Amino acid sequence: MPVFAANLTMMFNEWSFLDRFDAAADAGFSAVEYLFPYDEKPEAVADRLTRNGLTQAMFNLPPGDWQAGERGLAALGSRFDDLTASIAKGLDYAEAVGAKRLHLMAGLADPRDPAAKEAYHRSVVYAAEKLSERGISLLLEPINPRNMPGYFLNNVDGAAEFIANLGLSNVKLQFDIYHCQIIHGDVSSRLRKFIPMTGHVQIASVPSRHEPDDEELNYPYLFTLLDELDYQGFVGCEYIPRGHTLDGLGWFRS
Ligand SMILES: O=C(O)[C@@H](O)C(=O)CO
Ligand SMILES: [Mg+2]
Repeated sequence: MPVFAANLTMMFNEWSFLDRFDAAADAGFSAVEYLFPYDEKPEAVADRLTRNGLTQAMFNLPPGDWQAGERGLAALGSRFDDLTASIAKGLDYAEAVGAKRLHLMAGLADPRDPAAKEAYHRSVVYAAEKLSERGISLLLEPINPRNMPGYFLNNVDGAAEFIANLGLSNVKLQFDIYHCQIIHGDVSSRLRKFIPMTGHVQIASVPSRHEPDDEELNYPYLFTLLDELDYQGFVGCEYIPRGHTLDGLGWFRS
């Protein structure tokens, strides 16, 4: 069975952010992930991880001004200086919490625009080098256009091709099964094809993005497939509980 990481941005919202670490550990998780830790001090996050014996599976590098609608800076050529600063900040947190994977969000830009493509390439190469100096993998995640309209990296096959062409050993695919099902379908054949370049997997039911125990996808089958494919990374539980987080953990316990 894969190692599951509770997503503390979506799950355990009944608790304050720092208390979610305790709640996840009490519920049986050995690892956690979240979008952004930047409202807390790195030492405070590290303390919760240590106290609870939790591993930090991954988190996202700062995405620009999220409240103002930004969804990453990598494809925005005019924001390269902000991007370099955001990588430095993310690396400070990664060092404090011992994270070995960081997700770089692409931003809102037309994927056919040559200037956006060039900016994205430059940003990814820059980030990959900075992260490799610390032994950290850089994750790139295709996101479906229904949840994030206008997002640059909106196609799993295209992202995989980009990573393969780049040929940098620490650049990996963040394979969010929820997004893949909405964008393309045919999830299991894509897992078979792309697992060697996958650094992180995420799950949720489709289409509701609730617990991975119902609706379009057969998760028990996909978990067995991940084992068959010898996937060694974490599986992030990036779903919005239907009710109380603890009441929705039947799939996890079984
Ligand atoms: O799937 C998602 O939405 C996340 O993994 C993310 O990083 C951006 O929201
Ligand atoms: Mg995701």
